[in-house]
Amino acid sequence: MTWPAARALAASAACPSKPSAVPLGEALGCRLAVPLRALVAVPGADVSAMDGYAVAGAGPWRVVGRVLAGGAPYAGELRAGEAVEVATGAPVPAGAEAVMPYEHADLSRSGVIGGPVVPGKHIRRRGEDISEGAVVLAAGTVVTPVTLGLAAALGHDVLEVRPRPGVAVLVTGDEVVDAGLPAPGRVRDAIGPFLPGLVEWAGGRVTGTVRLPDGPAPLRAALAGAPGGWAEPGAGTPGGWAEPGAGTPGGWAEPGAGTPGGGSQGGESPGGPDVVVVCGASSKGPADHLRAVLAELGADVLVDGVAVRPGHPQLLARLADGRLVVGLPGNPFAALGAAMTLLVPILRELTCSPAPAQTSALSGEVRPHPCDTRLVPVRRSGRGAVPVGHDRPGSLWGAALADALAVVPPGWSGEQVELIELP
Ligand SMILES: Nc1nc2c(c(=O)[nH]1)N[C@H]1C(S)=C(S)[C@@H](COP(=O)(O)OP(=O)(O)OC[C@H]3O[C@@H](n4cnc5c(N)ncnc54)[C@H](O)[C@@H]3O)O[C@H]1N2
Ligand code: MOO
Repeated sequence: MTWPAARALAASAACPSKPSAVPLGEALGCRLAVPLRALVAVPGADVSAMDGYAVAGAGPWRVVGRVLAGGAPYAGELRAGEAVEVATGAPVPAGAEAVMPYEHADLSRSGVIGGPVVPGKHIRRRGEDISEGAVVLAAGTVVTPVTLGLAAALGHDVLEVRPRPGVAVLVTGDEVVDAGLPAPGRVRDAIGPFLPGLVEWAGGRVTGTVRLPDGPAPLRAALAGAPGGWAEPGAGTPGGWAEPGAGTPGGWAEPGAGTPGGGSQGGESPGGPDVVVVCGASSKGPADHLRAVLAELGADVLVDGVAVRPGHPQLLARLADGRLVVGLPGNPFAALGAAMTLLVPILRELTCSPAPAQTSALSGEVRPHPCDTRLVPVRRSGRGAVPVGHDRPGSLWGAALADALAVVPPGWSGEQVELIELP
């Protein structure tokens, strides 16, 4: 399959998740499913912007009362020549024409003040910042910490959001270790560490990362597991394969220590992961069982290899229960390219947040492939996107230096290329 076709197919394989109402505290990182409206005006009443005196008419003014924020408002209407002491945020009495800050007030004799006032000054009128019913953020906006504050100010207790898709990660390979200096013949897992941030950036959440030994049985068990957790092969004990780090070095831990399916929290898809990412086991070696296991499970294989360098053994399938399986090649840069091709478009589609298309001139040497698309790590600059090098499939060095991947079509010659933004 061509690279553009694979990317488009990945997006079309996902259906946007259903909106759900979640408490504010759980909406962070989700996308708004509907526009955010002001349920109340801000400010909600005519209030003072300063600690001082609300006055009516010309001075001097007789001080006839005091209103603190949160206290009872002044009962009557302020008449010319009267003043009420007000705190910042407290409602000003009806009839007040301005607020004079304490530091401008001249308290000449007991209970009477003088001083300069500018009509309307230091009174925040009801709805002056935001009128009731106003749309302040569009549907699709990412809920940031500031969004939560704004939503609260506007009277919201829950937000209608697209739940963040859950992604379970399975890292395969007997040679892969999670910590320390890899011994000869071992490699540090370089894919598991980048996936949570990448997934988060694309609108999802990694519900668990699990190390699997090579062999069809653990992979089969992990993929066949109930959406909320994985079954131990044979033993039937609920639980799961352990989180990286929980097990014996270089090996895999006993079931029970981890639950990669995770429980769903607010703002996340209920009922377990929507997507399972398998790292490694995608190729044709004796330890590469992904395709055979998917066939045994009756999965519908949607993408079986892509004409792209690096990352050609990547794979996309749908399990019988609807979960999508993304197979990333074991070489880490190939895995990143494949994740940008298949996983990111799926997550963006699930959260209704398509990436804006970008093109750029390419400034520097690239060797287009005769038949395959190339993904080339680049840095943007004033003279176009500059390839940063260090882009062998087994190394993330170039991608770590880059801010985008340039998409170089087969046989390309020209100037402009598409850029895929990296997190
Ligand atoms: N006969 C063929 N052999 C290979 C082909 C092919 O088409 N025909 N494709 C090559 C390409 S390209 C890639 S990429 C790899 C993909 O292999 P797998 O997905 O099966 O992955 P492994 O064989 O397990 O590992 C490949 C390589 O990557 C290292 N690795 C694995 N997992 C990790 C990890 N989490 N972090 C860091 N490095 C990892 C592993 O040690 C191997 O060196 O297949 C080629 N072979
Ligand atoms: O996926 Mo491989 O090069 O394409 O490393």
